[in-house]
Amino acid sequence: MQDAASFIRGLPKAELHLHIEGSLEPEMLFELAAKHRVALPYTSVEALRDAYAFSDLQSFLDIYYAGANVLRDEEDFYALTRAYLLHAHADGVVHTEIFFDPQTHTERGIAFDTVIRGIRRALLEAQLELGITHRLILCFLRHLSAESAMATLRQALPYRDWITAVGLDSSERGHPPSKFVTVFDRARAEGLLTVAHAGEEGPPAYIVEALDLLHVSRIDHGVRCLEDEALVQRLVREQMPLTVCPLSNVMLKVFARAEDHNLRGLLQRGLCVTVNSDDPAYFGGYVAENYLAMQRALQLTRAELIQLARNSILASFLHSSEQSRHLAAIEAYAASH
Ligand SMILES: Nc1ncnc2[nH]cnc12
Ligand SMILES: [Zn+2]
Repeated sequence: MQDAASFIRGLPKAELHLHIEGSLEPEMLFELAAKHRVALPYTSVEALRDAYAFSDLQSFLDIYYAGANVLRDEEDFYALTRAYLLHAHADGVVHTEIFFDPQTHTERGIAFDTVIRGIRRALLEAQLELGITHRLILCFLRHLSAESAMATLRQALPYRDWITAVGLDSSERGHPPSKFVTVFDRARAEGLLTVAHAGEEGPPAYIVEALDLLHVSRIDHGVRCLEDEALVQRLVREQMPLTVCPLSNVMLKVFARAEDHNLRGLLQRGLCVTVNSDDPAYFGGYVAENYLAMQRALQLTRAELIQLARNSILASFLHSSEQSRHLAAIEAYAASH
């Protein structure tokens, strides 16, 4: 195989699990803190990066929400999204489906309109300049109440046409999908698709709830599904996509080392697995680095890398004609490299 890193970067792919707030690099965090005169408990970019040593999901979320506090005006959300899109483009991403967490911002007085306008401006610009297409997914914070999620959905409805799906993220344990049935029902009634983080730290039963109660089109993470054989068979039968985030799983101690990740096991069971970056500024790499980390740790073959890219297109919310075009590009790339 050609050098794995350049093969992976050139492989056309979609990214389906990316929290835009998780792409806030320490350099931009410091810049925005200075712009808005926000005091930081770190003296330098290096000291901040050194704090990115997590013991579990919650220890990460505490730092992630604190970091998002520097995002204040539309220009900040635009700059954040634009920087992510430039990284994604360099990594061979042709289509991206981005999560945003409005409650992280509205809870501290930032208008929903400010957040979504900044993100959308960068997305539209990247479509024109870089040819990257997008979908936007509004995530509810599951540690907050179901009423707060419903209020957020109401705030989003005037922007209905800019949003493709709703999702569920933040602290998983103790906040099962069943807590959000009413708001997800309402979102589906509005024509929105649904996804949910499940089986990252939480048990396989949360994956089952996400399927049965929230009627999701994809499971975000889902790596704990292997603990429930009947669930695996169902996920295979339904070809329910899993948006797996390998570097995130290692950084948050879901797996002790990259070598222990179950990605190959998931693929070998015939699951529709995709590889994504989750929160690249915090976990040490954008999407190509996630592919590369798994290729190195598990000796993924060229055929497996190509399958992951194909899955990313098939699992996307793109129309089938656009999927076919990208799948053909992947086959052409595979044939010529
Ligand atoms: N990996 C993750 N799990 C749950 N919520 C998140 N929010 C940002 N990243 C997350
Ligand atoms: Zn996530």
